[in-house]
Amino acid sequence: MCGFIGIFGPEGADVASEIYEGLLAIQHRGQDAAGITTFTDTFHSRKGFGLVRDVFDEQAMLELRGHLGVGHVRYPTVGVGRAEDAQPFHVNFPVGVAMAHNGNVTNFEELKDLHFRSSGTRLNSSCDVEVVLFVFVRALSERIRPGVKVGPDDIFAAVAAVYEEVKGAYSVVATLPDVGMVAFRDPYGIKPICVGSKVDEDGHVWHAAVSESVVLDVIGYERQFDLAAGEAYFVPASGPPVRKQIGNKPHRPCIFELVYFARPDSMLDDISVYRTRVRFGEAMAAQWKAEGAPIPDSVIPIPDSSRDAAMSMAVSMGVPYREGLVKNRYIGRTFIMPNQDAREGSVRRKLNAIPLEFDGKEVLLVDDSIVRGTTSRRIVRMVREAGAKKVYLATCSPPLVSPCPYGIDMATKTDFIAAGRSREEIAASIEVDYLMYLDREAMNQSARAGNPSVEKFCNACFTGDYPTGDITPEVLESIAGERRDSQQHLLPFKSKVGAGG
Ligand SMILES: O=P(O)(O)OC[C@H]1O[C@H](OP(=O)(O)OP(=O)(O)O)[C@H](O)[C@@H]1O
Ligand SMILES: NC(=O)CC[C@H](N)C(=O)O
Ligand SMILES: [Mg+2]
Repeated sequence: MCGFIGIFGPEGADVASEIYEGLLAIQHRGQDAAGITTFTDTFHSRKGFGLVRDVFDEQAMLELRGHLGVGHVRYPTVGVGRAEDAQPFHVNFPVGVAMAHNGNVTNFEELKDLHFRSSGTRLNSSCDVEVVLFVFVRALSERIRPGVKVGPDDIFAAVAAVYEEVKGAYSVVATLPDVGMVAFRDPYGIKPICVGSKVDEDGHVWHAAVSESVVLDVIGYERQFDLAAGEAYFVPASGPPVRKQIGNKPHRPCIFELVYFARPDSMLDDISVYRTRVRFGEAMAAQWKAEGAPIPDSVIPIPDSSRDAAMSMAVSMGVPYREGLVKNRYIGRTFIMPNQDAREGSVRRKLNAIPLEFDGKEVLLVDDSIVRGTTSRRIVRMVREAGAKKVYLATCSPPLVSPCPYGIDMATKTDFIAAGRSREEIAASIEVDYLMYLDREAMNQSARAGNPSVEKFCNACFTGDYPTGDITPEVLESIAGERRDSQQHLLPFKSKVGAGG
């Protein structure tokens, strides 16, 4: 679940500072690496390992000149979190293209064989966006005619070639000097992408394509719309933007964006993330009552992502809401860290209990999800040590049991605490006195209430039902094998990432 930003501004403008501000707003989507690529008469690129604030210094920002650019924050789902795998990537032939994406190419190995290993063409990294870029550029090069400007039809043909060849989930933005900017969403619309624009005091229009609408708020653009599944959007160097529906698959946006990934102040497919989480809380309260679960003294969120749901669950139950766990604001998200050692260390440093809120009390902790159980196990122990008499736990999502091949780094079944365990066994494993998972239909209803035109969400991590229809056990095994190899590769970096945000 990386995050990206593409901006196409008027000639003479510089877009890098807006991209930088925007990347800070979506740092929660990727903490491993960051990059910005702009263009004047040549490409200018800065990419590195770490947080946005670590990768770009004043000098780098001065060098990132140009009125079109792409930025990215990375949470690796393929390869490793090293600088050379960081996005964006750019090429200079047949026209310059700088590209970044969010997602995961599920036939990456096959495309590597087809386009690289067998032909002698070389990849620069182990990042899957390179094959998307290759397929796009190869299709574009077939349409280039001397003296004829590249236009929307050429761009849309190149996007169609990507849809034809590249499988998986991917939202993409690319800037092409002298040509424009293109953004496109994967055939099933699993990954989010929205576009916006602003008019400056000189009347010039600036265009942006971003992973989450919060970026548009932060950099002062108006949110226009989310791309549909299989839709491409082209901003030409001059003239109005053009939209084109290319794919015809059903729209299946990722529900885990609403549960965990996105910021609450974002809108995804016209659905407010915040309101959805509030509805999760209401549904959880209703289910808690229906199950006849014990009435706690207080409801306490496990910060950060569960706060909105915990608050509305407490209100709906008529039970006091309390903040009993304090988050160290300098430690980033735990789940998107690249290995288990880093995650364990981070939970320890990240959250601390206020004994006053636990001593002698029956508390209901709320989290958005339990994936590996790293967080809940640790927190439950902590609140017991702080004196809690009984500890209950409710989550905004059902048990996660199936690998996600689409861009969340949970590639093997063994990643999940819930795989092959009953609810009672999971409760015993994380040592809670009562455990409730929000019912899957209630979770989907809470999300759909924000936009009934979204018929269905991708629920693959809860069901193993993969909307793209091509995720065989062999595909899953190939992705899992790649992740195992990459984790081995990461070992020398362990202490560094463990200490990081
Ligand atoms: O069961 P686990 O494998 O621990 O994963 C689930 C936990 O990880 C996430 O928190 P994270 O710390 O990443 O981010 P947050 O601060 O936004 O809640 C999520 O919100 C859960 O708390
Ligand atoms: N989480 C993501 O969207 C990852 C994007 C891409 N697969 C990478 O590893 O860089
Ligand atoms: Mg959390």
